Amino acid sequence: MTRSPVVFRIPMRTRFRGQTVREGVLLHGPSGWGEFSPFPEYGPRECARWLACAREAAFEGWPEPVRDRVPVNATVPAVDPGHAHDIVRRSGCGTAKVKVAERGQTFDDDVARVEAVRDALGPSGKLRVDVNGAWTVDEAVRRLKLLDRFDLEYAEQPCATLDELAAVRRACDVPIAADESIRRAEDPLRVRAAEAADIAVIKVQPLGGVRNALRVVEACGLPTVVSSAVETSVGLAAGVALAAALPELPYACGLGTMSLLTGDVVADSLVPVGGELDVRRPPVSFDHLSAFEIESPQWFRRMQEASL
Ligand SMILES: O=C(O)CCC(=O)c1ccccc1C(=O)O
Ligand SMILES: [Mg+2]
Repeated sequence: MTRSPVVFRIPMRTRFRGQTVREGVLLHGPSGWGEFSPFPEYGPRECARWLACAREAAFEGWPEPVRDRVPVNATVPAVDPGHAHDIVRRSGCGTAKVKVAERGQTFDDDVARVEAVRDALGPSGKLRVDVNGAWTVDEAVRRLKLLDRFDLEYAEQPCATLDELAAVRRACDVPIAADESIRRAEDPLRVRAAEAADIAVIKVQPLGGVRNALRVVEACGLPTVVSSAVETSVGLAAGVALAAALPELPYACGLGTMSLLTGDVVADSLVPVGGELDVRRPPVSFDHLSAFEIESPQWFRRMQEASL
């Protein structure tokens, strides 16, 4: 039996990417549940790819996995150093990704947060930063050199444009990962041509599902970090399926984001144990979902506009 789509609204534990709640639609089909949860500012053209991901999950299913566990990083929002330390310790992960360059904060705040996270990880842990494109080339080169005293694994999207990323990459030793620069199928080829990055951050919803994302990874020819868009365990399962299907997975993935939400729509959430997620697809639990279900004609309209 196929169930009707359900709209959910889940408060976040701390503000992330300017958001305080995550909303979306859960779609059911013969293959299971899929999640359609584009961010509020995205228009129909972008949303079409997010919807393709949910439809693939519900109606097609995913390629066979080649591994049964996926290593993940702890994701540290732009919180104070003590809180950042706690998040990393509680996560059990040996890799952490720290948000820096938050609006309204200073570079000293970033340094203090990164220092606290290095302390929490110990010297053998891996520490990456995510700038979300906020720095100029000069700022990025100078600040990454300063932050590298805490031994950075890589810096995610230090600047907004490909040319800027390429300039930073030429001028400093910290490896560069492209995230916002990879949102459409043709983007990886541009990243590669510009020699703008060492690593590709790949998200299944914006790239139109697991199979499409696999093609993007192949075209890109760069080592890949699969990350979430802060999804419920239904959405995370698609990212896990991609990470599980990749021939090589040399870096921990950004799929340990369940702890950023205050609840989930499954009973047995995709949360890391010992820094790893099991490759599985937890079923929606109506007991859990009911706490977050909302009535929302707007979401159905959004889904319809994305299918035109
Ligand atoms: O990569 C992670 O650790 C978690 C995912 C993440 O950071 C993220 C989640 C939603 C929107 C943007 C981003 C981002 O990488 O900038
Ligand atoms: Mg990022």
